[in-house]
Amino acid sequence: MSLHIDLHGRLGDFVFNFELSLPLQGAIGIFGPSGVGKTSILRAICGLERELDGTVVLGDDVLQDSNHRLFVKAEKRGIGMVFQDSRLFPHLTVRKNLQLALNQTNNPIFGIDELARECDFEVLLDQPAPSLSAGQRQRVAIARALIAAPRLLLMDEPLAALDVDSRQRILDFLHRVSQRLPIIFISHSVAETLSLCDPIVVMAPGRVEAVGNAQQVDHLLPRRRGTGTVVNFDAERGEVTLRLDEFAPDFTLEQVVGLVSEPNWLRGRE
Ligand SMILES: Nc1ncnc2c1ncn2[C@@H]1O[C@H](COP(=O)(O)OP(=O)(O)OP(=O)(O)O)[C@@H](O)[C@H]1O
Repeated sequence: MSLHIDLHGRLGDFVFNFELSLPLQGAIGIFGPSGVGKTSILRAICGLERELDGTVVLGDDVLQDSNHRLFVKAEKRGIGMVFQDSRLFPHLTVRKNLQLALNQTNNPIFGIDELARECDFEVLLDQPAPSLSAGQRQRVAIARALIAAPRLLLMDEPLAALDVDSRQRILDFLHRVSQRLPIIFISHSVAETLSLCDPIVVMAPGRVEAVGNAQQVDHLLPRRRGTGTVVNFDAERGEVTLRLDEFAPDFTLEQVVGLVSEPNWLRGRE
């Protein structure tokens, strides 16, 4: 199955001129700084964004063709979507949320118990949805998207609410899932994207900047390591001042960063 997208137009003041054609196989990453249009493109693929003009073709199915006033509704596209803050039906238990999604397909590829085991929420199956933490809700949302047996799964920062262990577990699971159905995956984490996705689509504002494997797009990905010099250390106030010798990542105020005093510790780690 292949995906062809040619979308242009504006969302507010933001201009899109987005063209992408690629075979859908395995997990495809979309990477780019905040605000370049990643979420909008996923929304357009699954039929939630009507403001952009052009064409979206999935396999043999034309999902959008603005010249012919064709726009297939989201629920008819057979595409699953997991957002960063996916919601569940609050009046239902986890199991009933999943059952509802299961009822929408004639050819399920996963069962409820299998997904609950893979995504590690078996003990939550009979809990009411509102009692779940953000990370638990996110794992159930991934299962819910899969249980409807989509032909393509779109994921927008799906692991953001998860702790490190669950993140690795779900990444391993998604890797196996991607061998059965294609996934398009957005993450701000270079490590997550590289570990799951090939190829990676790197976006510049409103357009594709490059498509390629990790090696081919490496020069466009943010640097994750560098060296610095401690220029001041005030133990009483708990303040360290660093001069970064090689590069300056986009630190934000109040961001918590880790410092490693033994560089060997970093080898092989993110
Ligand atoms: N419905 C809309 N109306 C007006 N502007 C919009 C609309 N949807 C998106 N935009 C604008 O389009 C641009 C791209 O937004 P989008 O959320 O797609 O980027 P993103 O790359 O996913 O960002 P982030 O990584 O922060 O989630 C932003 O400038 C945003 O304000």
